[in-house]
Amino acid sequence: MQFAHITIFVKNKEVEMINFSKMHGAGNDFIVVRAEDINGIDYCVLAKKVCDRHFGIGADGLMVVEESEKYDIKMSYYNSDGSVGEMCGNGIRCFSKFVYEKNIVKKENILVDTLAGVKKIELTIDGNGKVEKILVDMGKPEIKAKAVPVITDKETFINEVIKIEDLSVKVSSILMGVPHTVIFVDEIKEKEVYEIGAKIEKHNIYPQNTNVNFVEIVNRGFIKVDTWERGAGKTLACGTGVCSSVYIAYLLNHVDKRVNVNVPGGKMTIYINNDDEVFMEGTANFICDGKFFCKENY
Ligand SMILES: N[C@H](CCC[C@H](N)C(=O)O)C(=O)O
Repeated sequence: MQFAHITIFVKNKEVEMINFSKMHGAGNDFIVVRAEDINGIDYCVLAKKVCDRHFGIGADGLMVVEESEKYDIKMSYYNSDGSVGEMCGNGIRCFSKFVYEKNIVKKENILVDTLAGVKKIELTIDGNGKVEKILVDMGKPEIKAKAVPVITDKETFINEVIKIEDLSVKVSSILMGVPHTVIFVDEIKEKEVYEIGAKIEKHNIYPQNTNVNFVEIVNRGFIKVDTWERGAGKTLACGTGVCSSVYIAYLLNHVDKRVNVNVPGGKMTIYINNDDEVFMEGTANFICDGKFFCKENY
């Protein structure tokens, strides 16, 4: 696959290269750039190019740091296939660490605007002034089928059976900023995450597609999750997916209100408060800073 030149102009000056940071949250990896460095370019096109793991930098998604009139800052998120993700749980932890440590928003409590609404972030800073962990108020998920959205005549889509070729799969779908479908299994099998995940992602009952989470309940305070992501495929973690998995497991009385979650790339802790709001606590890591050469021909 050959990519043509990517030409970027900022204030009529052609951009030779873009500064970026590579980060990850539980192994879900991202490229972070600042809008002021790339104003005017089609972010979906840029995401596809820079996220490519052979012809680009390589990542599950691209995050763009943008000004916000109403809140501290705005996060725009794009999956590696170039599609827009209204929210990204692992991404917003990395984003918050980025804006704090790069002195863009030097506050321990940050309001981040996203296409899925504003998110409240609480940073824990270590003795070296670095962000040690991040608590995200993910808000209250929407369980009405029409909000996810799911094409069905049912009010909600919890514990419903769908057909995948000759397979019948019991699923539950909610909106956690982005559409999520959860499948409870006795044991997570990576082959099923790839094969069944890919088919459910684009199942015709999901007009905006869906992320697909495979969940193993270990006990009422500990689960394992493996996710096939909408617009990115199999990832090592999915923050909104982990929150969706815990919330549905709680709805079905499989877990309590505080759950530790292991994912292939790391771990998170999820809390549900008395108002059904979901909180996600986890870490975020810088991998490297770099310069993306725009004019190189891939
Ligand atoms: N693929 C998702 C967005 C990224 C979600 C995931 N990376 C997370 O940590 O929540 C979607 O388009 O619905």
